[in-house]
Amino acid sequence: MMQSVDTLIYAGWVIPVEPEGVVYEQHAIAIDAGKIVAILPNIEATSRYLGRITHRLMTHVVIPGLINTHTHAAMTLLRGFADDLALHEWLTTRIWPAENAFMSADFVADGTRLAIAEMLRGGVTCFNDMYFLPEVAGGVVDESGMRATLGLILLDFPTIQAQNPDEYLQKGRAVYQQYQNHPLIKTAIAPHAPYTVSDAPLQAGAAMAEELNTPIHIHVHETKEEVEQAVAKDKQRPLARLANLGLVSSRLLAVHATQLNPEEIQLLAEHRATVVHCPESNMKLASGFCPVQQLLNAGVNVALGTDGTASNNDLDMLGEMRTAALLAKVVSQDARSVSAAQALTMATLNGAKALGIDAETGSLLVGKSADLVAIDMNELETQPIYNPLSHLIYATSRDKVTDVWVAGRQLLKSRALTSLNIHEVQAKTHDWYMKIAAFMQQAES
Ligand SMILES: CSC[C@H]1O[C@@H](n2cnc3c(O)ncnc32)[C@H](O)[C@@H]1O
Ligand SMILES: [Zn+2]
Repeated sequence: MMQSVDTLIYAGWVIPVEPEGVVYEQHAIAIDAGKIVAILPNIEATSRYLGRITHRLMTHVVIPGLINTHTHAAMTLLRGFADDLALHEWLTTRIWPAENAFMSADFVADGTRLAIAEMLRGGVTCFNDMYFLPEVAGGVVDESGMRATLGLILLDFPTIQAQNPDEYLQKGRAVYQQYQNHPLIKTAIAPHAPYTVSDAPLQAGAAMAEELNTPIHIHVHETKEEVEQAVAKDKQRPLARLANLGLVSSRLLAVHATQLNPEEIQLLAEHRATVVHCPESNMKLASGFCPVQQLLNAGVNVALGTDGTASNNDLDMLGEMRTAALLAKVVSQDARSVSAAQALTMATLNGAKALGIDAETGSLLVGKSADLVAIDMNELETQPIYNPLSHLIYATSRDKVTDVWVAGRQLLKSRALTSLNIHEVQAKTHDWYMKIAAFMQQAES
């Protein structure tokens, strides 16, 4: 008997990510009420399912939605604002002064909308954000239909968000409560870094993460200087300090981690923590290299992030996977390091595990949410096709992403966004460019 479903997608290839490395040729995905109800050969799907909407993507590969596990979405308005500087100088002389000058609800809303438009067009269905005014970002995420985890930021010093650590946590709790029952939006406790948050608020943040059952999202061991300065000040490395304060656990998303000794890799593995690898940001700020293959060998969950566009300068997770795979081979001097399949797992399932949403997304399994991306392989640049997984990481690019679904809702249709008005996004971005460029000129004169 034919079963009627909301959507039936016939594809050239389906890469489910679980099991890792598997490619199903000529398969279909049946979707109902936002969930995957079947993945089966195309020929069987025609006799078993009737889609209210049917897509025939016979030259496409369909993969799980990509998860950008570390970004600062609204910073997209600062893309190309401060290039070719190392982290400390970049942050203290350029980025923080600009943020001080321009931070507002409109900046966060307009910047986050631009980021979401870019991410959806690049096959990203979920992002883990760390930025000011998460309640504003949450409104834009909701309007877009995308999936996200909002960072409830924590700092020692006053910003637009709060005057002191207690107020950051109090405001964070209110945002947690606001999104507690949202199907696609989650929250995480997000202390900025060990060098901007002191012991007591770090401990209070860890306690709040435990109470609310959220991840802890923090930049850590981003540069050699960060570690050296911490040792001079605290007589211990930042990761050891975080461990002593109760932050190293399965909740931890340690972003960057370019400076890790063997004991620290063991510590992260034993506590089932996640490292979020941001290779392009680390390269551009000359921060260092995360020892990804060593972490994977030790059993650490390694996810992938772009970081913000002020240090990357894009939100391209297909590009980030390619960089991660290539860089790992150079760093370990072993061509087997970070295979195409491992890079894809890092950009999907490992991100979902880190954010505690792997029961819903991160791979294509019956019962999971239909967060899907279709990429056209019918171009000259991806011919011939011996292995579509190889092309996905090493040959294609994000402009070949044609269609994207989140929880069964189509948010990108033949490269057109369905929930955001791209012309409005462009116009608002141009207004910000005029204001910020004037500020740049003033600073330079
Ligand atoms: C508290 S909101 C986030 C804060 O982080 C800044 N930021 C962006 N990229 C990085 C990075 O690579 N390391 C450290 N801090 C970063 C951003 O500008 C915001 O101020
Ligand atoms: Zn960052």
